[in-house]
Amino acid sequence: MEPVLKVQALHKHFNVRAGLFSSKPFNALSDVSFCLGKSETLAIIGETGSGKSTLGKILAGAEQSSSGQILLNGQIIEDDGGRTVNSKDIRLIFQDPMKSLNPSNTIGSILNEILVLNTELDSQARREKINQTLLNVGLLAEHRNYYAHMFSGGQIQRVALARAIILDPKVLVLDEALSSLDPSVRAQTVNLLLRLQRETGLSYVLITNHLSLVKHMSDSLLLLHKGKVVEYGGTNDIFSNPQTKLAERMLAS
Ligand SMILES: Nc1ncnc2c1ncn2[C@@H]1O[C@H](COP(=O)(O)OP(=O)(O)OP(=O)(O)O)[C@@H](O)[C@H]1O
Repeated sequence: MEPVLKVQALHKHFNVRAGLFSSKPFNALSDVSFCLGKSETLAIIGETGSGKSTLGKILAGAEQSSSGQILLNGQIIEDDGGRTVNSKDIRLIFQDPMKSLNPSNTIGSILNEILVLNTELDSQARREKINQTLLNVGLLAEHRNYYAHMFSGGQIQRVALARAIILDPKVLVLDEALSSLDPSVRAQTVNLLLRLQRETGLSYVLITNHLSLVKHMSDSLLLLHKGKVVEYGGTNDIFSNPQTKLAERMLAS
């Protein structure tokens, strides 16, 4: 079956300052390739600075690659350093969603604006879509009238999830999105994500070094080191038979 997401030979370099008047390229990602199927989860792990967030941002279109391709359901959406299709089908959720929610707007108006900008739905249909999305993430329709500061940490992550799924994307990139939650709230959020995946066929790219989450949620695992893929395969296979010393060390920690 065609993968939902296919990444081929992705490269990213940043120009970093090398002297007073000169810069040199720094390779943040080199030759990164992987596939992700419908309803599957790929975990991306790696030491700090290995390129995980850069990869997540490129997938979601928040950063451009330098070369390589990204295909979504067989269609090229990023080619050789440029986004060819402005797809809403890959959405990104960060660790601290509060930062990206406008504090002076209610959650309802934030969600409504996304629908106004991206769909043809009339106001009644938008209202229903917002209510349904809030219910899908375990919130109440009344929460549409709340401001971001009125939610708890776990609830605000659900708001971020509602915002990410309201346009029915195919892939969610979760960049350390569960890391700051306390264990019981994290467990509830994981169950919510797994339920959504079962019900909607969503695929997840889970960026985390939280090994119990990796084991519990992911089907496949990709280990980045200095921007390069050093292990890629089934999660259980890599945990039981790591091929590199780095994977051995990281997965034992
Ligand atoms: N805009 C930028 N300009 C220059 N270098 C950058 C930029 N963004 C990231 N980098 C560099 O690219 C490398 C990869 O960064 P990235 O944030 O993707 O790593 P990471 O694996 O997500 O790290 P962490 O786990 O600490 O979040 C780092 O060396 C970082 O300093």
